[in-house]
Amino acid sequence: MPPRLAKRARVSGPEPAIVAPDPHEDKHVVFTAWSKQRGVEIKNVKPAKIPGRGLGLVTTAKIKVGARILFVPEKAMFKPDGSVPHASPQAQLAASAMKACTAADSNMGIWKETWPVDSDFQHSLPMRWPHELREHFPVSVMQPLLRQEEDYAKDVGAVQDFLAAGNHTAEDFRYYWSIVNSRSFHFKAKGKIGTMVMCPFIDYINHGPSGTTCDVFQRPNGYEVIADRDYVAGEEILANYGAHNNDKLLVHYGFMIASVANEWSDEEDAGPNDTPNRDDDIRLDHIVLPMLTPTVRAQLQDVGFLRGYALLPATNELCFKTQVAVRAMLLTCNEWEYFVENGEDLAEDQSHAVSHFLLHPFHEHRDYAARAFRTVEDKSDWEEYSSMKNELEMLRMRWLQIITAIECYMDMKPGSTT
Ligand SMILES: C[S@@+](CC[C@H](N)C(=O)[O-])C[C@H]1O[C@@H](n2cnc3c(N)ncnc32)[C@H](O)[C@@H]1O
Repeated sequence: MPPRLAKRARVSGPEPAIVAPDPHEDKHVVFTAWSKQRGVEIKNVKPAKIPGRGLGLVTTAKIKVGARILFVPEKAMFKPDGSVPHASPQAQLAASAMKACTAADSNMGIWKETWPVDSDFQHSLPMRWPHELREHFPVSVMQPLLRQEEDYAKDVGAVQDFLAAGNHTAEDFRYYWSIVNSRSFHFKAKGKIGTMVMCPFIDYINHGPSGTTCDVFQRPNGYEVIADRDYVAGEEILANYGAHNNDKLLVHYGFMIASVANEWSDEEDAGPNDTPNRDDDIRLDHIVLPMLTPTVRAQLQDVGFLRGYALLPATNELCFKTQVAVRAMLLTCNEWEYFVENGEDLAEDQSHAVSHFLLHPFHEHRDYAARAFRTVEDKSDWEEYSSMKNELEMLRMRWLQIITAIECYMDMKPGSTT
């Protein structure tokens, strides 16, 4: 759901009259009616509680592959209102949503009622977790987290005057910023500049790994969700938020999916999301970079292969960049250039030499991860950490995924002594 600069304000089209919700009616039923009134087409799905995922959308009848399940026309979308034109697209949308949700003459509150509350973010998003837990974070989680915090600091700085003028606190803004972070879409109408928007009802859909989800299309006049396969009544429909690894899913969205490697080793530890994340990877920069000489670093920098190294649990292989980087340490220039250009070795296959080069640091990292895993697991039993159960479980799960991926890789390699 990548952001783009919004030109100006408002939900397009006439606003439906403000609905006075019946206090006894379920908020999701009220919101469903409100969405339809704004022009959202909803066919054979309804919101429901999904264990471990908050709310999601489930089918209420059989659905055939290729059938349209949802359509959100442009006029139903919520767009930035132009209040903070110089802020980032995310800050613009967050500030506008905050303004609309707190305005007396708006019916956005009906939508807001269906969103998570601030305390949900407090326990799910690492940026909200107690700082004392950070010493137990894998580097691969810390890095996107620091980047996210930089973005947030810039955004909150950019809306200072707007917050003061509307008597809003930075905490209010942070809530809407988190909502937008996990529930917004990019939309570009024909001939218009693209913008970051919120789409009612589609934002109930949970994420599924590539290959397990409905097809979501941005059309010139709206967003459409199409069934990727036949469904029977009562199944959850999912969408793919992007080919994200579990570090990114955790930092950005506050959840993780089983890693493929975990499935191989211990199904009980697969976690609540049972379809493995084939997009997961285990970041290796902190292992590989220190092994490269300055000359090799410069050489890799020139061809755009410095950084971004990873182990891929889905195939139990090193990514191409890692293979290139390690070969730069092992081969002559000619041999290395041949591999970079052709994706195979000039003469003898060097895969074993590459694995051998990494075995010692992989052992060390596996041991480090095992210690971190045990520390996190121990803390789960301590009284003083009783309010951080979810946080510790997420960390425990990620460390386990890292350990398992490395062990699976090393088990396959000759000369490994695990
Ligand atoms: C677009 S919202 C989806 C609706 C959301 N579940 C709710 O209760 O409102 C995205 C958020 O849903 C949750 N989520 C989405 N996919 C998930 C999954 N596969 N497992 C666990 N949580 C998920 C995360 O909290 C994420 O930030």
